[in-house]
Amino acid sequence: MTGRTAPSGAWRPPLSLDEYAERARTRLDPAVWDFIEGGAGDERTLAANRAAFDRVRLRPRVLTGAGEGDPSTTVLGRRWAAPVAVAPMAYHTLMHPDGETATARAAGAAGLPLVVSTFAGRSFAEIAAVAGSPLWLQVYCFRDRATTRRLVERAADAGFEALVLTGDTPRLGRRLRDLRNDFRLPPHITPANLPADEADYSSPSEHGRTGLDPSLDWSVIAWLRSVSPLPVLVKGVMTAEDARCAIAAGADGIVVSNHGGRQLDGTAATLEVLPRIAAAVDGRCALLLDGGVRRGRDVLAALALGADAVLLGRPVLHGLAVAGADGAAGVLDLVLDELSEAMALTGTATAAGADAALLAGPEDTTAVRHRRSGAATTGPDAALLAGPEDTTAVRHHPPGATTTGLQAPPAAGPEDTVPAGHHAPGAAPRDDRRHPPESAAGHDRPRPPEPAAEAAEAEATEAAETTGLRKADLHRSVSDPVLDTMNFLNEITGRFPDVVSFAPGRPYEEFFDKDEILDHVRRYLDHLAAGGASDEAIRTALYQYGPTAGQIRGLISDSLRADEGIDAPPGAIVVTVGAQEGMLLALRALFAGPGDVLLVASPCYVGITGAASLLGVPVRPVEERADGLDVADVEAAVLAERARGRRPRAFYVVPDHSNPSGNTLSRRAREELLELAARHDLLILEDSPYRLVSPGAQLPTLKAMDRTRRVVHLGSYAKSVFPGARVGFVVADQPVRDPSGAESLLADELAKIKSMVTVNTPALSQAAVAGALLACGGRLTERNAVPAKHYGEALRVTLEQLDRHFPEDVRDRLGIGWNRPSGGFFLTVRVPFPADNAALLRSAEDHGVIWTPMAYFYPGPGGERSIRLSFSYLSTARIEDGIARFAAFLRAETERSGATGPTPGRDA
Ligand SMILES: Cc1cc2nc3c(=O)[nH]c(=O)nc-3n(C[C@H](O)[C@H](O)[C@H](O)COP(=O)(O)O)c2cc1C
Repeated sequence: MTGRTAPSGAWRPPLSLDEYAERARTRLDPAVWDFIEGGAGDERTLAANRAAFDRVRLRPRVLTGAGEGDPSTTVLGRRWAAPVAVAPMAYHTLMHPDGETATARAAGAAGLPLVVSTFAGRSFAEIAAVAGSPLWLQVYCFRDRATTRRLVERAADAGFEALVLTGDTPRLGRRLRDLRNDFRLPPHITPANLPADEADYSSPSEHGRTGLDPSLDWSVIAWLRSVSPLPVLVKGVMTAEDARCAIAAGADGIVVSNHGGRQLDGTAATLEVLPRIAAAVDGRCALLLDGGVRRGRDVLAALALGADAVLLGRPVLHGLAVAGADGAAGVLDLVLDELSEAMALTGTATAAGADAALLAGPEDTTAVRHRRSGAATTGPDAALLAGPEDTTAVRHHPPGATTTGLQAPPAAGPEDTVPAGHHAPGAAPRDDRRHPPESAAGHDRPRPPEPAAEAAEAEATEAAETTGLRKADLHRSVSDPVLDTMNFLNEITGRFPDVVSFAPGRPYEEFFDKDEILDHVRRYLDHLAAGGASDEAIRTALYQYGPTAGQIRGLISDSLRADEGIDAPPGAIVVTVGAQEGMLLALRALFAGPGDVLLVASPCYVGITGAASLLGVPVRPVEERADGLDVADVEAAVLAERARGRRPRAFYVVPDHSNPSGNTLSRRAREELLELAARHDLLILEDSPYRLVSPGAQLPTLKAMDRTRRVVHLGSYAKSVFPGARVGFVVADQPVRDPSGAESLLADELAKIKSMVTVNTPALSQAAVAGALLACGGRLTERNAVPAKHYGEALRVTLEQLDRHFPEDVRDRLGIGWNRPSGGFFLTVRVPFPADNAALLRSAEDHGVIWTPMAYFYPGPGGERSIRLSFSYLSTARIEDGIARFAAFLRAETERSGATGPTPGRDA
């Protein structure tokens, strides 16, 4: 969970969700407040939802040895950080201009899914571009099915993972507050994923009346399956009968919901009907609940009564209204903290372990406790809930104990390999063993179509031939938004090949000579021969598997001493496939337990956050300030993580000309950082690939200043020799002691891991790099004097052109600014509008220039109004042309967004 960064400025997060609500109320237009807050009719159901949670009494348990508790859970085959997701709610843009993109960032930072409403104010692509956790689409089915189909397809294209069909809204409930206020949406608030000119959306109730299909029946699930391969959940189920119908119709999940009291007033609270529905579902599909969840302990109560997870509604909107993405993140963090607290104090070790034994009942005040399980018979609400169904045994389904994933029935058969989307319209649900024929009996709604055995068999045969994999079943790192955002950038580059691109962080190609590689390899072979190696030994060195830790460590060690003042013996070095492998090895070795957390300077190079994501290492960003990193912020993050019971294990930083910001740590800050590392038993992962290709004298590396072996230095020859070699290295001279007292170096341990990753770095690549090192006597600074001058010149021209197009008074008026790095490949431009994918597309289409949204580099929220410009790959003539185009784009976009003047907040 990475969204816990305290926002800059004096903003103090509220201590409860009710406080968030109160702050939101004072910020919002009263009619907008009424729109989100209100319910239907007399708002009795609205009140009942909360009251039901208020009546729950939990049973504290002592000395259970349960520890902190692990709230994570699996729903539809995906791991969630906790059994909480964000409920679908229309128009987050009413709360904050960033709308659903802010919510997606917050949800991603917390590791929780977001259900995006049909009436989202931001496009699916924009939301997906920033999301860090699963996205689901809430579907309203329109009279015009083509519109609904397009909506679903667009969401699937954007990588959404499930559909949540809202079934309780054949029309909108009578919301008296909106009627009194004659509530209309402001003109700029529109549904970004629906056709703009085909309907008037300004009155939600009016549009609901004319647009929504009032005559849906259960066959709509088969229809959804026919247009999309995504799993389908049904939202709005409030009775056991409807739960059975949903299962019979093939639903993969059910959301017990009364729409937050906004539809039929006078229905029961969702928590009240949950046990009966849980008994009817009996683990056959995922079971979620929303309505009135306002505290972490409410989540636990819902789990105890049979839910697998809950959706959180209005509080997320409150957070957005209070502080955008930070506010929404604050709300989610608060709920998760409260949930952890409730788990710890009730002795609940895992979310799956939450069951009815958590609930205090009459037996807690009398001498005898008759039943330990059976939610409807132990909770205080049991009497309230008594109905005909209670005369049959109500079997409590402990969440997670059976199948919450849709593809994990106990006995898998061939039909289970059929991707959900392969159903023909009206065909049978995938697994009819989950839908016994009697389960749909006794209700007066249209029955779902009967299973068509032959069709299912034919599909199973087809599936056996072409087995598809579901992304939802793969590790979550493959859905990391970083990968998708980079794809977006590549896609744009492909679509607009003639643009001037300030996007790639690549070296300038004019410095590469294709024949030089051969000279390098030859030189290395000669070097081996001169050192006494026989022809056979040289042949083996080049053609065979090589030593895992690398065969050019001696040369690297000499070069580091000559060039960088780093005194590392060859044995403390591991040669890696790029610095990227170094990161992976270092993280794998150092991060041993779930409480270990990696701090990163943020914005942050995506290679490290990507590696952390692969390995499941939690990341805590430490925000850089406008002028770079403040070591006091690192210390604050260390202390905050400690206070949460986590161990800050290492801090990743690019101290010189950072990618992406371009900032450099001062000598003083380097000293402070090393002192801090010693004080807090923290390791520093130093990554500094740009210093040897930057003009002028460089500050010493952290490793060169490291007297207490706190620094693990990640080296790369990508910029100083050439990236195609993919050669990097790690200096890891930390002693490691085993229980017998034997000592090794961290480098030895990294080499062990490497033996299971890449075995050894290709000998040919090592030879090419070694030859380059030999050619310059290990002094890469000398070898790179010309490139460093070029990059310095490219930086100077970029800054000069920015200054020319935006003299100081103009940039102040427009609210545009940039930093002035002393080297490296990048600089940061601050802009007064959202620099997102949509803006990037306009920049490419209308102005022929592309760049990288800085938000890509923020592990949590942030960077929405910043751009990374990379100047390394371009000639100075292209830079001049490109900055002219970029300036035209900045002016047009500033005008378009109506923004002038400095933007408040973290990017200002
Ligand atoms: C302002 C607002 C807009 C909503 N929009 C939708 C929607 O578009 N689709 C939907 O299925 N539910 C919608 N809901 C209902 C929520 O998904 C959810 O059922 C409800 O808010 C949960 O109750 P809670 O707010 O008490 O947590 C909306 C709720 C609110 C407050």
